[in-house]
Amino acid sequence: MALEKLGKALNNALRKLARSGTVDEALIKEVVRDIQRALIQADVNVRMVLQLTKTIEKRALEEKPPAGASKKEHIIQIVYEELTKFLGKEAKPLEIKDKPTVLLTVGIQGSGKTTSVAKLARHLQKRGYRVGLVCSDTWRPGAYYQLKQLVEPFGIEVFGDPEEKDAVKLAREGVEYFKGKGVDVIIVDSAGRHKEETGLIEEMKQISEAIKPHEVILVIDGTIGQQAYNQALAFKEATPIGSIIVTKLDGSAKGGGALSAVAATGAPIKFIGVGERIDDLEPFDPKRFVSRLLGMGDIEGLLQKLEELQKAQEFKEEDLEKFLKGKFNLKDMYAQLEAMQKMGPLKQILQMIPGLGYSLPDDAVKVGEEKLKRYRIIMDSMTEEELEHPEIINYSRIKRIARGSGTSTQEVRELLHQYNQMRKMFKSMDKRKLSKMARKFNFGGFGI
Ligand SMILES: Nc1nc2c(ncn2[C@@H]2O[C@H](COP(=O)(O)OP(=O)(O)OP(=O)(O)O)[C@@H](O)[C@H]2O)c(=O)[nH]1
Repeated sequence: MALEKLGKALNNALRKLARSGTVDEALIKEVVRDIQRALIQADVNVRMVLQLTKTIEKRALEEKPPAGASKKEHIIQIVYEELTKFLGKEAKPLEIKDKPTVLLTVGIQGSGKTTSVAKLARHLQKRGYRVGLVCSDTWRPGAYYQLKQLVEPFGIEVFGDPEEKDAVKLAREGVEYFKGKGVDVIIVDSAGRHKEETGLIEEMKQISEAIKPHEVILVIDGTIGQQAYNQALAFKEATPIGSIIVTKLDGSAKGGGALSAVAATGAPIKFIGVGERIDDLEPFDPKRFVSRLLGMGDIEGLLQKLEELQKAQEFKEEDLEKFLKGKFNLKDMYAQLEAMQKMGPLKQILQMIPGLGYSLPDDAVKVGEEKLKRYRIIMDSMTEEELEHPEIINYSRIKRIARGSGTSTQEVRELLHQYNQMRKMFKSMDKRKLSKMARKFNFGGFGI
């Protein structure tokens, strides 16, 4: 998850609020101080932090909760709203209107630009667009091969010539080439040789002049923290058609600083990079981002996931019921693990459930394809009764199952251990929260 450390610190501050008996001025001040500390540690500009937290404190002390909401809920809402504003308020999605839409990407060396271009191409391709990539990096011949290698598995074509020395000529030719091919989006990747803003902006201007892009996208390295401000500002002033991708927000201690600094310039952040894999690019939506960051639960995201979840054949409604109630046997566990493999990590889904974020042990829900096959083999040697009531499986049964399935007693125990862990985990979840969520998502019929 992006900005995990900051998220945890903010989540802790809000938990402190949620757990306390009465909400008074001293508590509000303490929570605000915790939020301050968390943001400053994430390299957010101190002046900006003070301004933000002053607003939060003032609103929390002065405003009355709306009808039906508690003081605590209202304060959480204020924190959410102010942080959302802080990060740009509304999502500004990348729009593909004309055919072809031409995008030009620029970025300082090492920012993650080439990787981001490949990710963006794949993101658009997954949404049904035909994409062509132009590598106009005449500075680093390797860039062309790097890009090709990243997108070739997906059948995305890259235009380039590692021998060519004229970047503007290459960009122009590349765009013409893909126009001829009738693609929907052309992304031109420029050279990343620049060490600072001035050179980068000069090159952007030259290439822009030649290819007239619909949008220029600046790729900024999120690990530079609040230093991103100057880069984003210089870029914003140089082009009215600019947007930004902030990369490397996974694991960076300074990512919060970078995001807020870029947002402060008013330049739209359209995507964030959250990992090295090609799918690790997320459209940036401040509301969704902040709610997930706070561990409040990403309602929209959760709804969408639950929809997908129900679509998956393996995941029938009664499965979901058992799953949420923590009442399931080995057969159910197998079905869940299998479905989860198709759906993406369970952890991610559960993190979106309000109030449950961060509390899940990884190994309780993660299982690889190979392991799943072994589980199948082991379970084939169990009786119906054992599958339905795993608690009866004692040591002599474990030995028999291992022998029958050609596995080891250790593997059988491992399977049972995973089952117990999952059961325990679901059982320990706050049933009140789960039932609240169930009502929210119309799963009231599930009786939780
Ligand atoms: N963890 C993480 N790593 C990233 C992310 N985006 C890029 N990287 C890594 O950052 C390094 C530099 O990325 P490149 O795409 O080569 O970036 P670049 O140096 O800007 O490319 P050019 O300037 O075009 O040569 C690579 O090791 C990438 O895998 C991200 O979102 N998360």
